[in-house]
Amino acid sequence: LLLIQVRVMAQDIQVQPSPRQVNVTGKSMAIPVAFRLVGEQEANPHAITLLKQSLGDRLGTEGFPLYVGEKGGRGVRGVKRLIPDHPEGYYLSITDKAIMLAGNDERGTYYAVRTFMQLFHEGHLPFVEIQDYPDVRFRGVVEGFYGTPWSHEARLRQLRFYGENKLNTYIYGPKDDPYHSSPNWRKPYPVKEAARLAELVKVADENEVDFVWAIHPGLDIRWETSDRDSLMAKFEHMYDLGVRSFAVFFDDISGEGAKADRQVELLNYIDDHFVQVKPDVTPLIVCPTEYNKGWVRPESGYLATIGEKLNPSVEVMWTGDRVISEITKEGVEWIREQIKRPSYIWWNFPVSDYVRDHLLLGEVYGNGKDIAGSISGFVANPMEWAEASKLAIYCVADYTWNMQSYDRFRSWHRAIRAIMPENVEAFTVFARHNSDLGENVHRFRREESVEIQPVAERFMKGYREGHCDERDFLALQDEFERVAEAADLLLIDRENEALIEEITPWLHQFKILGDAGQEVLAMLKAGERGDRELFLRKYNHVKALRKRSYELERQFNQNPYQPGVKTGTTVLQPLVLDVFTEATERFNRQNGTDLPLLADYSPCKLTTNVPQLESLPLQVYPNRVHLTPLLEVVKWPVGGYLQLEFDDAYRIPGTRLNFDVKGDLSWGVMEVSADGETWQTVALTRDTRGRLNGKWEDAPVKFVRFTNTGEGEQQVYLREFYVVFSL
Ligand SMILES: CNC(=O)C[C@@H]1[C@H](O)[C@H](O)[C@@H](CO)N1CCCc1ccc(F)cc1
Repeated sequence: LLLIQVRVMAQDIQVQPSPRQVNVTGKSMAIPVAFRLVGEQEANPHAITLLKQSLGDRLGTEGFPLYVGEKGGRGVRGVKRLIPDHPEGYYLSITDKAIMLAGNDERGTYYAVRTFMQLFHEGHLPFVEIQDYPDVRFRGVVEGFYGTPWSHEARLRQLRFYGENKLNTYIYGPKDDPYHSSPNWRKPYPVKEAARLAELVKVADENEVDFVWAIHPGLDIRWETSDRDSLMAKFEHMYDLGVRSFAVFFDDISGEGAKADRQVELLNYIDDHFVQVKPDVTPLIVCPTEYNKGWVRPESGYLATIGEKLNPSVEVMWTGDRVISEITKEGVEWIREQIKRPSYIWWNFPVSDYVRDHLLLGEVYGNGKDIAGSISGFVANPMEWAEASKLAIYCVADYTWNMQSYDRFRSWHRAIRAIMPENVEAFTVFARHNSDLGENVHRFRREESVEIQPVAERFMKGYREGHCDERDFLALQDEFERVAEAADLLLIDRENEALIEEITPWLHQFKILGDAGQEVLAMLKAGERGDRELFLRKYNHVKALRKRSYELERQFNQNPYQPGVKTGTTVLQPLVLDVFTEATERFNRQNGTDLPLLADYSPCKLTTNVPQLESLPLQVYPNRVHLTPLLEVVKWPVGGYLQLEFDDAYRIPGTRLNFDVKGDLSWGVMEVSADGETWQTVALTRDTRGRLNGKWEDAPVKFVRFTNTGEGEQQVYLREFYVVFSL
């Protein structure tokens, strides 16, 4: 056995997540050509399988001794007191005499093997002793978002990713799965879906991940034994599919289903008659209706009821001080008091179902490093883009395993290397500028474009004051070049096709941004040099890029909430617009021209002969245009019309108006036209709230108008008027 004395330092030990205690002797050895495996019969079979996969035919009955097993097993008898006495803890040692992979429990052995697999470096094994265990008991992901649930293939890839990164929990709870929530939570899964779930459970087991199946009955549950029996029957059905971990979600509901004492009665029943009687079911998890501090109504006594009456063995989830929030020590200690147990954190990041046009690829930061003592679990609610969510999930794995050593940048950078090993630089540039959410209902924001932001700010300030700092100019130009390069490199990347498929719309948008940034800087330079011809060329190119960006927004990622494709919204996009506006205004002043600014571009224009509507601003989204509501009464004369003219011909899948008038609107008519000459009437139907809805799905049109064709002037309130348009 050739002992190569290659010096190995502690930091060379690249193990993910970072282990708690690592001792290196500085020496190493060549990887033995053969290993003699001791303990195969008793050790966790999933750990053995993994070992065989990684050592392949080196594993046999002859060769370098490799002991593997749980505390108490024959193979690891000698190191019993070295194994950390914590769930999932393990002891690993590599010496010139033997290799020891000893778990405090079955999962610990599995994790010892996972760590061992990461120690193979360029053909040699470091002599090392590791004692390791996780800070947080339950670590992983809750697929709990609104929107398109992950695909079966995406879930399989996720489970393997969790196995690699020592995450042990996947909670299945997609809000839009009708068998998880209403109306079919009472029904068993159809055969095909059931078979898929059974496969997920199997792959989860192989990766030492608890597959938790969650039910969301609160929207229509009746507090009678029939519904209780339905729920128990559904859990039995899932148990038969192999599920051994269960959750009940009571979030985002109101009315009957939200009553704490009823919920507690049901949960205790499930705990007493299902979880505690079956030999191999993990603790029940509940997501409470009051699941964040912002929604707690002390007078309701909801949390007090949970704290006092819910069986102590039931885990209670919590999203923090608000729906979307950073998890602080103060916050988890507060909730621990209320529910009389550690909380099981449901972290609403990188979920983006309230900012669906954004990707959240930034660092995981803001959560306390001192919260482990007050929580029992920490699961992240991800984006509907499974592969793209892996960036944040990888960092959560790091953070929850070993909080004290967690480093937000190092972890994020290693996540990128793990997910896109052949395009680390390009994906770093892309992720750097796709991390903030923009304005949103939860007012939750993330850092974005951190490195270039001060350069952009300083440059723009200087430019406005009349000087253009050359160094900053070049730095900005370089960044926009990197943006364009990154987009093209990633668009042709084949190492993770599922990821590229998810982010392709954003990559196209990113390319346009990179080009527009370079061109708008060139335009600025042309303006400074008084080169009119070049200025106009660049001006037209930027306008064209802007239009392409709009068209991209209308073509991809269409959804009823935040359709479209946003990228670089916090620093780079505003910079392009600011430079364009300033340079164009300067050009217009110097040349007496009136070149329109970018902001003027809009796919929709309003014309009207109703005086009060003349200057009404339009809220234009990628595929929806809203009239700004008016609070005062609008006097709508006979023949008065309001017309929207689009820049292209579109179908109108939906239009809605609400004038808040009691009677019917027989005096008004809605019409569409392709050419502004011939018009067709759109039938409007009144809904339960008195709103008039219509749609036009025949030949695409460019005009939509509403006219008072009645006998007299009408008085209305313009509560709501919008038109959804799509190519
Ligand atoms: C722990 N459970 C949740 O977090 C429930 C939901 C979903 O999981 C969703 O993914 C997440 C973030 O958008 N939560 C938002 C809640 C929205 C909401 C906002 C205002 C409301 F009035 C109602 C619901």
